[in-house]
Amino acid sequence: MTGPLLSVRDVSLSFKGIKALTALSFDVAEGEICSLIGPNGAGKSSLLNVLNGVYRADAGEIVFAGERFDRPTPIEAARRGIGRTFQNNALFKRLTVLDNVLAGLSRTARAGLFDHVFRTGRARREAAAFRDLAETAIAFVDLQGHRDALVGQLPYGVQKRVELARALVSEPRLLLLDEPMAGMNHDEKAEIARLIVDVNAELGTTVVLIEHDIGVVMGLSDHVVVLDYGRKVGDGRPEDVRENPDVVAAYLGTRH
Ligand SMILES: Nc1ncnc2c1ncn2[C@@H]1O[C@H](COP(=O)(O)OP(=O)(O)OP(=O)(O)O)[C@@H](O)[C@H]1O
Repeated sequence: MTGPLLSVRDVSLSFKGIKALTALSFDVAEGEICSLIGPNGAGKSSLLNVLNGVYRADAGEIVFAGERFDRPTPIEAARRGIGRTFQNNALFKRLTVLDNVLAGLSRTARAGLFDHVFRTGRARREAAAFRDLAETAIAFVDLQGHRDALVGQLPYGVQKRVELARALVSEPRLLLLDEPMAGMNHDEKAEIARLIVDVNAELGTTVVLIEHDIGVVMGLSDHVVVLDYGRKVGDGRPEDVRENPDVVAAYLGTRH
């Protein structure tokens, strides 16, 4: 494939008159770690929600892996290879780690209700393949020791790793992470940052993440896109973006 893996072109989104995104355009190259930064309410989560089909943009287009992708549903986005974690983790607290990770495959399942009720060969083969994928994802985030634990009984930092495994299990080509380090202490953040680098380097997954900790962003990212009031105010390498006066203004609050 030539060209970027993801192209966001002139995307706008509003909620009853509130402009969450205004004519936003940027590209993400295959294999990079791209961070979205900006003050609260800048439109970062809204953008992720557009990219994986939770929200529908009012205008503009999205091109993913060379195909236009303007009004996807979340299921279609997952099938095309876009995985996602959420700001407030959406895990099933009363299920085990393994079952939560398996839930990440429900959108890619091909065997239907008939296959499962009658335990057809197709259903059995799919269940075995899914189990292998789940075990691999659990091992990748180093959670084998917690495989059968109930998620609600695990510390928050471990739950965030479960969420990452659930997003990874479908082997996404693009992984969208909404504040994967929110609420973590320094050591927990460093651990998640290392995992994100491993996912990117070892699995070749392109990553777009939202993060508020500028130190983490600068150390982790190949590319940074800065939003402010739904508009792009910076786009480039971390060291370039840091010097950009509009970015400094957005962060120091001189325009707020
Ligand atoms: N479902 C919604 N209904 C109404 N307004 C919304 C909705 N989602 C987002 N908004 C508004 O859109 C704007 C952008 O919000 P968004 O959550 O995307 O920002 P953000 O950059 O992710 O913020 P934060 O860093 O606080 O998570 C805000 O003004 C917000 O209030």
